[in-house]
Amino acid sequence: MTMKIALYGTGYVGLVTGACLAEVGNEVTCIDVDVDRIAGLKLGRMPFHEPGLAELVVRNQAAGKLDFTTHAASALAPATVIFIAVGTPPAADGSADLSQVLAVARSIGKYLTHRAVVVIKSTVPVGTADRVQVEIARAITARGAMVLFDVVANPEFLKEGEAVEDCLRPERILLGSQSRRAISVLRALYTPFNRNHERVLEMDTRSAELTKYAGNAMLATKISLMNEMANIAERVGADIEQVRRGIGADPRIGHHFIYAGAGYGGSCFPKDVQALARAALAQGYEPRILAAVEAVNSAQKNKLFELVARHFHGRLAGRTVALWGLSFKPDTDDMREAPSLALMQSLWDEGACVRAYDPQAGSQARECCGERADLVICESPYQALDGADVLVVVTEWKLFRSPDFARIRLALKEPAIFDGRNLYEPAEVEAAGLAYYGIGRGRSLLVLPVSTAPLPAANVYATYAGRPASTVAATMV
Ligand SMILES: NC(=O)c1ccc[n+]([C@@H]2O[C@H](COP(=O)([O-])OP(=O)(O)OC[C@H]3O[C@@H](n4cnc5c(N)ncnc54)[C@H](O)[C@@H]3O)[C@@H](O)[C@H]2O)c1
Ligand SMILES: O=c1ccn([C@@H]2O[C@H](COP(=O)(O)OP(=O)(O)O[C@H]3O[C@H](CO)[C@@H](O)[C@H](O)[C@H]3O)[C@@H](O)[C@H]2O)c(=O)[nH]1
Repeated sequence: MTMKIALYGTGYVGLVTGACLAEVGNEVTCIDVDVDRIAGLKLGRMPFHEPGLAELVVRNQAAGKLDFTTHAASALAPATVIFIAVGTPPAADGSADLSQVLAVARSIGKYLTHRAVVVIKSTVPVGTADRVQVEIARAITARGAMVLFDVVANPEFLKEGEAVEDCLRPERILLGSQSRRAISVLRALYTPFNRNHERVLEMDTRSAELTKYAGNAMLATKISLMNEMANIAERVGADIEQVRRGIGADPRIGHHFIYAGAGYGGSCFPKDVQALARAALAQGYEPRILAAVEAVNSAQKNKLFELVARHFHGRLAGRTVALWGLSFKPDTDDMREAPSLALMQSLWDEGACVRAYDPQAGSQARECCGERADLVICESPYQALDGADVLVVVTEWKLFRSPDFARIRLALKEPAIFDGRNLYEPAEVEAAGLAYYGIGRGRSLLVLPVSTAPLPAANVYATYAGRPASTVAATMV
């Protein structure tokens, strides 16, 4: 069944959702307050890099099923379903800033003339659907009108870089509402995405809102736990990559989201873990696991810098570091909370220069960091090595997976690779004449601290391969 849809926000979630809803036959008008973005979209210009999105947008625009506007009133006039997909960035105290969502609620209340279902796709704290309901009703009343509407919490789970695929073939579709009518409208809308097996999960509004945060908190916890294991691994002489394969084989754990690395970034995990923690604190509950997940991640974002600084005995002034990968993950140009930003800032603070290459995020990185003499954005991975002392791989773009190690060795002044995503086999890198540093790969920590304090009885840390701890340090150096 074709529906007329208005959708607020043309970011990663809004634009992808709008294009996918148009692709399955609906008539969608996307609204944004960003005049340049809307003008660009009307000309088929994408505001960010997302594989497969441009084709979808251009095709559906040409077919008259997808349109873009800055005028909410005209977009709302025919719409029976209205999506809210605007940003919920972190406020200064870490809680979710709901100003964009509430501004949209007021806009809906101002212009809605007929019954509609309002769908919240943005990630919002528990209780926001109720606030949106009140805000819309207040704005309708303020103009002396009476219009019926329902609000549904329908959180989004797409991943950047795979957003189109995730949206067209979702693993689950969460519908949180007390309104049977609204649920049946959305079930009809989502029918084309609900093939093969039932993907719709109905629940109460608050549970739907919390499910989104709980999912991201669980995934962030897996990553921080693995980063913690990596930090232990390098101290006890174990390889986190072997440990990862070992624990992933347990189906109760699984192979997904257990890659140690340079810390998680992006526009979701960092802000959502913090916002959930703030929401818990506001209710008088101290979220101890969330605090630890966050603390481990902050420290992990400093990990690559620590390895580079140790390699140069803390003397980084005048050094040039080549960086491969700037975006927070591959297949996106999104720089929000990217681990590369923390690394570059620490290098600059110590007087080092950066030559960086990223397949997509070069101009975004320039926008984030501004014009500065100690940042050169290069046109190719090997150009970034020109005049560099060492190479740091921060983001695991496919392009970086099997490089020409001999060429890297010849190009670098002090041949060493810092592999922030454990892409390479240490032995292969070393065989090519380069020093190798990974994350949690047993040998990265050059000095193994040996405690002289008495160990508790039956302490498992006391031995390494059956030998007393005091002999281990010498073996590991
Ligand atoms: N990015 C992701 O991978 C992802 C995935 C799932 C959920 N989410 C959540 O979805 C929401 C949107 O995220 P995003 O990454 O798409 O955001 P974004 O920052 O990329 O885009 C937000 C868009 O909303 C527009 N906007 C702001 N105020 C507006 C208003 N009053 N009216 C119309 N448009 C307005 C902005 O101009 C911008 O284009 C957030 O709550 C986020 O947490 C994001
Ligand atoms: O094993 C892993 C997996 C991921 N990461 C890092 O975690 C971050 C987030 O990665 P990913 O989850 O793939 O990207 P996002 O696009 O931020 O997607 C997350 O955040 C979205 C917004 O809420 C949700 O919709 C998605 O389901 C959720 O995966 C990145 O920095 C990754 O490098 C790791 O370090 N190790």
